[in-house]
Amino acid sequence: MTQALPSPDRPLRIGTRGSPLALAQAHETRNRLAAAFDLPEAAFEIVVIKTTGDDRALIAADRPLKEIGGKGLFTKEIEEDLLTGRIDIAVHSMKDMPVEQPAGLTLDCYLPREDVRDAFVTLDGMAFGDLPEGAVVGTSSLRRRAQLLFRRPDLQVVEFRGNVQTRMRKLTEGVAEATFLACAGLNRLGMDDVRRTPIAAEDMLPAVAQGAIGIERRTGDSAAAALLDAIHDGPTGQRLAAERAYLAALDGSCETPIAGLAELSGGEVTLRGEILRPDGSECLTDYGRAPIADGAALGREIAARLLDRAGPGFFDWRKA
Ligand SMILES: NCc1[nH]cc(CCC(=O)O)c1CC(=O)O
Repeated sequence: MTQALPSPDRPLRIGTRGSPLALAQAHETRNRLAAAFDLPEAAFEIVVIKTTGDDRALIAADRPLKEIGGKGLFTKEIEEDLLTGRIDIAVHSMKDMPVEQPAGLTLDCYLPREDVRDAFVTLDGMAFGDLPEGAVVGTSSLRRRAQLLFRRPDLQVVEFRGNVQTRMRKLTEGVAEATFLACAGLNRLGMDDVRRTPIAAEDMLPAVAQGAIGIERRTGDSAAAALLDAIHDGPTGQRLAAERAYLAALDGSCETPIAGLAELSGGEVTLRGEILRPDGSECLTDYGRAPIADGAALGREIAARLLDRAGPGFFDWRKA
């Protein structure tokens, strides 16, 4: 590296949201950078940024997140601070990232992906199959809601918002009997006490990019680029290239029930995609494989096939 490394006098400022999960992800990023360059913790500064999505007054309301602002809700203010130089890099859950970044920003560094699966979470460790008829399940995810109703139309799904801790509290309060959380979040938070059953990806296909952390920087910042290059995980990048191209070709917003998962094997990338009607009355799946270098094209191809089968209005809410 030709540029000076960060130091306690000139720390690298790492921007993040303030939720426990976001902070855990920022700490993981800092620790990996510190280890890669043999730097002390004091060479990094974690800068907590409040986003629209963290506005309690907005989020406390019972409106679905998609009405408040959809994708970008948790990233806009952080990206502004990156562009103005208040922070040097920004750490994100890739699952919450829009498929395109604003002009001037680059997102091409990914940490090794965590467990991609969703977990079924209850207070007493019940299995999904034992959920009684008509049970109330809490989730704010359109994808999980539709996947759930497709398999179990008898269930009642209630809006369940907030960070992992808030959702666990709602279970304790009896607002719902069960919820779904990403294994990745529980693992990163070290919440080993939460009773969970991981659901195989074939049974509940995860959200695009679930379990992946991405790190964004200013496009022209070669010092940050060199730092991030040292902690980038290539295979995660290859999987996300396929998944995010698929998502972009379908719908960049999070207003639609979409699932997708890419995996690598034997020099190839495989991609499974699934789209559902919001009420869970229909579920379309597709699958393909391609050389790893053609992952993005594979993503677009699977999206096109699904859209073709779905026809117009597939994602519209049906009038009851
Ligand atoms: N939308 C919230 C969100 N964004 C990322 C994660 C979990 C961690 C991950 O998937 O990387 C979660 C919580 C959840 O879905 O349980």
